[in-house]
Amino acid sequence: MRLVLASTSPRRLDLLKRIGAEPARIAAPDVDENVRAGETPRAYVLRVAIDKAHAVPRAADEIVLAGDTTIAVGRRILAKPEDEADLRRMLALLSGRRHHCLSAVCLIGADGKARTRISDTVVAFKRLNQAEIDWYVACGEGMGKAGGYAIQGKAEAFVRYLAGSHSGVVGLPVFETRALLESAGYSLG
Ligand SMILES: Cc1cn([C@H]2C[C@H](O)[C@@H](COP(=O)(O)OP(=O)(O)OP(=O)(O)O)O2)c(=O)[nH]c1=O
Repeated sequence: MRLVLASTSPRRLDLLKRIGAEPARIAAPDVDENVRAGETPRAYVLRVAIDKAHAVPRAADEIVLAGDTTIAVGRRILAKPEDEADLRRMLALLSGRRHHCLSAVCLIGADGKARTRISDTVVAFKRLNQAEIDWYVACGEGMGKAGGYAIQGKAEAFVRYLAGSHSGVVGLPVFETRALLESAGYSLG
């Protein structure tokens, strides 16, 4: 059984390798990541993960894994910042508050069926002053990341506490991913 990783994220590949899974190939999923009217954060992240897994062609002996990570502040979804002003807006919103990091995984098994798991992690940021926001924006780590921060880098020093899955926040919740791979009959090395 060959594993296909439907992701361009180097962090997803690293996390997958860490649990002993070795993708036979990697494919870039091209999907509509715009939030739809009325879509809850949970429904959104699951829908995008499922779409990513389906967006990649699959041979009969292949299984396909995809993931999607998003930040939710209440019902508001924070995607990747579009520019510096957007990044500043997100950091101001996260400052001194708790938010949820939702990380969905989808696996299409050899039977062609899509199965999903989701991890929901509560993250609390310290209150950020202007100098801290300026410093974080200048370091460049927030661009290209959901919610405008990367917990695996400097931003971890802003995190007062975290309840849930650290790997989920980075992009691939390894507990849920392992469960999906095992139930599809994929043996981890
Ligand atoms: C919150 C947070 C997000 N992120 C990253 C994980 C994801 O790569 C990214 C969210 O974007 P995603 O759309 O989930 O993934 P992606 O576009 O990077 O990759 P692909 O669709 O090809 O699989 O933000 C971190 O690296 N650290 C963090 O702390």
